Amino acid sequence: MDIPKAELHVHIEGTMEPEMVFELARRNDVELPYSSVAELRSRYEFSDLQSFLDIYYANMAVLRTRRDFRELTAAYLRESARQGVRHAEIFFDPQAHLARGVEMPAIVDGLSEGITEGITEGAGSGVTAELILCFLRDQSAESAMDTLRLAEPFLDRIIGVGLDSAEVGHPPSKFTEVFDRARELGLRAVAHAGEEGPAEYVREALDLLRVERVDHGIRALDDPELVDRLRREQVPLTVCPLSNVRLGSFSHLSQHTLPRLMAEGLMVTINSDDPAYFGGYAGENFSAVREHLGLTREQLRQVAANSVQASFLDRERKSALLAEVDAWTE
Ligand code: HPA
Ligand SMILES: [Zn+2]
Repeated sequence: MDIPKAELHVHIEGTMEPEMVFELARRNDVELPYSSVAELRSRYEFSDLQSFLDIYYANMAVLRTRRDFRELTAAYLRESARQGVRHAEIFFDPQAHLARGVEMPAIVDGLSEGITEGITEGAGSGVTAELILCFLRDQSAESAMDTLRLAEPFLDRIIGVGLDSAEVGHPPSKFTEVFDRARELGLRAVAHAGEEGPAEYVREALDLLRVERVDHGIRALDDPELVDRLRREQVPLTVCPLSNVRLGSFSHLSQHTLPRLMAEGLMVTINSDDPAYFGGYAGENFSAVREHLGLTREQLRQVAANSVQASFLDRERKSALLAEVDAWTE
């Protein structure tokens, strides 16, 4: 579905299609424990977040050079622009790459060159993108602080910080200090919360990390008081429908609580999370939700408008994009 939209929840490493995993493995001389693309794809049966993360981090081993990050990002922008994405705020996980000896300049230069290349060679000159540095919450707060320090020379190309990886047992409170520091440096803040973790983590993300958006946030529905607050403050939730089904939060897309979140008056957006693993880019998530949850065209238009409003774009560009959403017809 090509309705104009912003994508606010996508991990660049999760956009690496199996074909690219093999191509980079060959180019970088990395041995893979699978013999074919088909075999790799057959492993994409997940039972929960951790079962996905295991294979997601393993596949990242093929990402080694600035060129790899550039090609990955350009490919993501080309495909998502075909599906109507007009602006993307892209997560990346530097700690996972630093651990393999890939240095911060190769990562950030590669990603930013990829944005430029994707826009000039395919996505189109009207498309924009920003980078959000995510801390891995299953690593220490000290490691997060070290990573932020390493990123300081590159802050002209990083719009904000986020928090991802294994959620349960790693509450937002663990990262209060590093988020304080990030805000002092002028960075925006978002965090994954309430994906598998409890509603309390959503509250902590808001109160302690002072995030401007909550990534996922689906477990907020367990807590009526929190729902009231999210409605009152119109906190954007970056919901990822296909991801939630593939990681077992819902048995089928038809069981997803997205319609309930909307009925509660929350500011919901629809995103792909890790499209190469979960079966669809942003437009495909919109189509799936329309088909299985019966969202009307006007509801989908509202969700697309929410994504523009919830983005870190300036007021002028938001107005221009909102006009595009308004004018959209199939
Ligand atoms: O959905 C996710 N949740 C947490 N960490 C992640 N890293 C990539 N995708 C995800
Ligand atoms: Zn995510």
